[in-house]
Formats: sequence, C-alpha cells, structure tokens
Amino acid sequence: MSRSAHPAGPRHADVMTEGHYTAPPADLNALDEKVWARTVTRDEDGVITVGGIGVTRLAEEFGTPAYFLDESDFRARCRAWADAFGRDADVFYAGKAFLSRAVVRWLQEEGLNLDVCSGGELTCALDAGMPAERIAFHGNNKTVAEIERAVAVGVGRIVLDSFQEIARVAHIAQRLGKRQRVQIRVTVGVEAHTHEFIATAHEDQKFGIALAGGQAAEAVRRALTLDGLELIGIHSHIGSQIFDMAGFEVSARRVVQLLAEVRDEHGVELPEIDLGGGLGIAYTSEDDPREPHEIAKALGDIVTRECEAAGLATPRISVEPGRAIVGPTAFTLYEVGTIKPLEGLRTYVSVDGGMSDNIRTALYDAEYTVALASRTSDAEPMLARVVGKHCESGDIVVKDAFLPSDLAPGDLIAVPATGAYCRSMASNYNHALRPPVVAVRDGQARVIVRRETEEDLLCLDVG
Ligand SMILES: Cc1ncc(COP(=O)(O)O)c(C=O)c1O
Ligand SMILES: N[C@@H](CCCC[NH3+])C(=O)O
Repeated sequence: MSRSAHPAGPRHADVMTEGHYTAPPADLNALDEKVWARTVTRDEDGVITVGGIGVTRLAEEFGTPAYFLDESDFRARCRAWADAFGRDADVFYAGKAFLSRAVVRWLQEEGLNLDVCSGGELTCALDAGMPAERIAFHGNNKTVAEIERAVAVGVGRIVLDSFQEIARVAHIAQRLGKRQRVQIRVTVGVEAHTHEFIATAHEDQKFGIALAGGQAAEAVRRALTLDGLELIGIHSHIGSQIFDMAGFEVSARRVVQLLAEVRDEHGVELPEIDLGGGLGIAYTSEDDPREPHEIAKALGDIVTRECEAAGLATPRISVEPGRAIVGPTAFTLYEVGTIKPLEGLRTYVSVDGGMSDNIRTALYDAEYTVALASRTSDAEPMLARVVGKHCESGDIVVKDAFLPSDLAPGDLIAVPATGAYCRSMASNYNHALRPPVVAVRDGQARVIVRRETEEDLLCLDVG
C-alpha cells in the first residue's frame, strides 16, 4: 500500500469513540511530556528519539516490537522518590512492575529498596547483588520453599498475608534458628477508585487480613506471641493506578488506629507502617499524576496528625511504588503491518506485537496513546485502533487514537508509558516471542532483557 490517505477511514472530530479522545489533538506530531519518558523528543527529521538515539536506528539494531527504556529517567524518578521521602522513610520499588538485573543495580545505586513477590523475583534481586536486608517479600500464597529461602537469606521483611502464613513463617524461622522481621498486611476496607481487578483494599478479595471484625487485631495477637517472628509493623496496599489521595488517607488513618489498639492491648508501639504502592501515572494527556514530594507530604502529614491524636510516636513510613517509577520511562515500538479502513467506523492498524506484549488494554480496559514515530506527517488525522497480530478480536493495544491518514505499512509507531506491567505480564500466546527491553542513555543503547527466540520456546517443549 502506498503512503496515500485511506479514503474510507473516519478522520474528524465528530466521530464517537469509546475512550478519551473525542477530538483529534491539535498537532498529531506533538509529544505530550506527561506521557513520554523525559529524554524523548523528535529530531530535525521528525524521528522520535530517546536518550539521543532515533527510533529508526533503534529498530534497525534491535528489531520490533521492542520496549525502549529511558535509563536516566528511571534513575531520576528513583531519586525523586528517595529525596521526597527522606531519611525517615523507606522506598521499596515494586519489582512486579518490571524487574531485571540491570534495574536491581540501578535501584541500589539510587538508594532504593526492593519489594519482591515470588521466588523468581527474589532470585533476580539476589543475583544482581541487592542486599537481602533491603528486600521485602510479599505474596498471598508464598510457598514453603519460598519462605525457607527468604528467611535463610535474611530478607529485611516478610509481609504476612494470612493466618496460615503467620504460623508457617514463625515455624520455618524457628527451625532455621532465626527471628524473622515481619509486617502484617491488612485490608482497610477502602474502595479505591480504580479498575476492579487492581483494587486491593475492599474486603471481598484475596489479599491481606481484614481490619473489620477484629481479624487484623487477632493476627497481631498471634504474631506477637510467636518466637520466630519480630513484628515490625502493619502494611496496607489499596490498589493500583490511583490518583485520589483520599483512599491513602483513610488507609493511613485506619492503620494508625490499629497501632493505637495494639499499644493499648499489648503495651507495644509497632515502629513501622507501609502504605504500599499504587500511585497513578499519565497514560493519556487527561491523567494528572501527583509528584513524589506531594505524595510524601500528604502521607507524612496524615500519619503524623493521626499519631499525635492517638498519642503515638510517629512510625517509620515505607511505600512501594512500581508503576510510578518505571511506567513512564519506556515506550513500545512497533512496525505497522496492515491497515484496514472500516467505512464509518475506524481504521484498524495492525502491528507486529499485541496482547502478548501489552495485556493491559484487554485485561483492564486500559487507555494508551500512540504516535507515528519514524517521521512526522501533516496529513489529516484518522481515527484508528491499534491492534496486534494475535488470534483474538480483543487483541487491542490502543483502543482509540488518532494517527495521520497517510500512515503506511513499514511506518514505526510508538506507544508510550509501557514501562510497567507490560514486559512483566508479557506472554507467549500464539508462540509469540517476548520482545527485548533496551535501556537507552546518553546516546548508548544496551539490551537488558534480550528478545526471546524460537529456540527458547522449543527448549521448553521437550517433545
Ligand atoms: C503489595 C504491593 N505493593 C506495591 C505494588 C505496586 O503497585 P504500583 O505499581 O501500582 O505502584 C503492588 C501492586 O499493586 C502491590 O500489590
Ligand atoms: N498488573 C496491574 C497492577 C497490579 C499490580 C500488582 N498488585 C496493572 O497492570 O495495572
């Protein structure tokens, strides 16, 4: 197909869409700094660049689809979180958002701790040299083998998620002759304003122990009596992709109330509280995320105020941002394959990846934007849906987006804000090969997670 316009594709503002965009942006070539990594810009030829390297060169060297991660942006965000929370608080990067050994080294260099939620993430962290005492171990169903390993290597804390786990960790620690530092994860009964699948503090779900009905108080009672455990605090994580601080405030207030009850019943002031992660990022221009210093101030103020009211010393606060650190730092680069204009509806733009490299649109109805990356264009905007190459009609990467109507096969398009929960949730559906993650910094690009090969897939298939 030539680089001509697609006559049947709708192009104008009066097209109804299901997502955010009811009108095309004023300038299709503009890159909103809210959704793009910090060093992303266009060069004089109109090519999108990151860390000083153009995507056409990156695509030639590393292929597509691929995730390109702005390392200096990642490091700057780590520093911003560490600085905002200061010496009296701890920031644990949530590795589930995206973890690799390079990331673990960057975290260490920038002074962050790490939250892991599986034996695999623990292996990655330790192999890259993260000191065990800077690791928090999460999960609603840690296996006995995972707990044994975590205790044996001396992780800084295990976050206990059930009554069985309280007994299990205590038993294992005692058997290994250790006293394990633990927190108890509570569900505070907050309805976080986010997608149902990523809200975690209402009562009808699998995580944590409910404050309601005295369950959490009972968990504390048990943990305090067990020799293998050193109970250091209470943990609450209310969900993910949240902008409204009100949920965090209610959570902090309820956790402090529990600390006061514990003090009254046991004469013990637990020294720490962890308020989890979950801070939202901008996936589209309509999202307005908070800066780390605003979040730190809001959380610090509420905890201090509530503790003063309860006559408690202010505990050490920790937080666990994942998405807010890595999410904005990467984009996915795709090559356009086929373009199908559907009269009166929209134009389907198929790319060489899809739900295997970004399941979030299918799973959470997530919103993304997209930009023509290998050139600029002055053509009319066309309402597009960016879809993948999988055998599934729900294989959608960007539901509603405007792309220039002269888009053609071979063009490169980029979807920003894919640093979190895209590579880490990637799959081999249809025997897709999971894309590489390439870190770009100061004119240098380096693969930190290589592309899977067909040999990798055949290795697992033992015939
Ligand atoms: C316990 C815990 N901490 C931290 C996070 C990180 O969340 P986010 O990436 O939204 O900051 C999660 C995931 O939602 C989590 O379950
Ligand atoms: N994977 C989810 C968030 C869940 C985080 C882990 N509790 C997302 O992509 O938004």
